[in-house]
Amino acid sequence: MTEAHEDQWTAPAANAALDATVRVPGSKSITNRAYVLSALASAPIRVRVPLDSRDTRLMLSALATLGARSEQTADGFLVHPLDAAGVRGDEVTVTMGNAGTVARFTPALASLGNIPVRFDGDEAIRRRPIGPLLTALRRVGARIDDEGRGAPPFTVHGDGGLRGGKVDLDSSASSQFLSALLLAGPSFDQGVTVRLVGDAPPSEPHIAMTLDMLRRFGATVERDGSEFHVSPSKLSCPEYVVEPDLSTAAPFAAAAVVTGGTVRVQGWPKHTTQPGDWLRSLLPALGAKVTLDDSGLAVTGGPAIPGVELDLHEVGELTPVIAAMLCFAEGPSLISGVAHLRGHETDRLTALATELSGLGAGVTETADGLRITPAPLHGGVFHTYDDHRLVMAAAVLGLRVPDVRVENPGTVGKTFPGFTSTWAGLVG
Ligand SMILES: O=C(O)C1=C[C@@H](OP(=O)(O)O)[C@@H](O)[C@H](O)C1
Ligand SMILES: C=C(OP(=O)(O)O)C(=O)O
Repeated sequence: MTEAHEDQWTAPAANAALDATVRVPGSKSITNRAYVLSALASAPIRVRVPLDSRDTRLMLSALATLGARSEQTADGFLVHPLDAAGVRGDEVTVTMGNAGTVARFTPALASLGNIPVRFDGDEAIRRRPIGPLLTALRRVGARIDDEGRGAPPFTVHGDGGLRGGKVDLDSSASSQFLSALLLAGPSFDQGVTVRLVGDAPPSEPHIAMTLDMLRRFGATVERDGSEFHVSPSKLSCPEYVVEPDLSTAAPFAAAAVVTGGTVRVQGWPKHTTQPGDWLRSLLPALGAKVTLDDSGLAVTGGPAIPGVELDLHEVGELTPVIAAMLCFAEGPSLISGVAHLRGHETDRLTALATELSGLGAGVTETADGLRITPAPLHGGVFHTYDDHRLVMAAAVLGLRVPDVRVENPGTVGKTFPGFTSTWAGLVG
């Protein structure tokens, strides 16, 4: 798992249509949910072929801080149930890095313990939205001290359990607020009933993933439109096998599209809740042919990429790679529905408009997306703002644009340590 350790990585150019097969690491979203649900189970649970990356290590270490230790196994981790008695000291600290899943999913678990837990992380996580989740957690009984910031750093004062019950939640800034309440719901005395208020949350597939995984861990979950109920229960699951990360697969599929070649992604599940599965319908709109069979997903790029209008509200994390592909389209494109990307690892709309324009494309921000007018591209430095998906987007551009120099490529380790060497292997 080597990574480009230099400050800059020149993304390799493809001299011909690609013909390659890749295997991508496990899903970040599934891995971190599996770890959280295992910590709430009544017996240790084996999580197999999980992602091993910055975000998943942060999750395991957050759970260990809260009293759920884990042991490495041949193909993953054995996660032990939370044991608050094992946590000692006047106060402990959970380091969230810039992992949305750690920041949103673990504070509720801290309420189940008995000592104050301070949450903090990278500078960027202090800017990402979390206020509505902290408010909802307080309404179901949590004691959280954020000195009025509605943002990290904050301290959760555990009382050995959480009442739970009914709560209204505005999850329009991030679906992870809703997922957080639902994932922890089985451990609340009364379970949890969440009624969504305000605009609809983004990332519906991630909400479906939360419901699906809760059920696989034996929880009773009901949904009636925008109202969700999770009953109190101890969780169990014989073992959990993590799917490959289909959002990480996006740049590899995009490589087929922009070079007019073929890329096969091994292990693509036939049925999944992952947002990356939307690529099976999105890529044909970009002129590609897509086939799914027992060996995985094969993507073959067409002779040209048409300009398109895409609402990516439900699959926002695909935006950077899709925006990169659209810089090679025959005509202008409009991406909409992704205002919430301004609260991701960085303001992704500003970052993409700045960096894609910096290489010559005509890219402007709208209130909720990007307008992309293709133009001849040239090499230059592509800044990545500590955002793994910007490294992936830059790699796609570099296939057809010589001398794209990607700044801080190691930041891709948030979800795919080793990305640059796998990518170099793909291009050959
Ligand atoms: O629950 C999850 O695992 C995620 C939900 C989404 O967050 P938002 O709803 O904040 O976009 C997604 O973008 C993120 O990468 C992972
Ligand atoms: C938004 C993302 O990450 P996080 O889990 O930190 O929210 C992402 O991976 O695109």
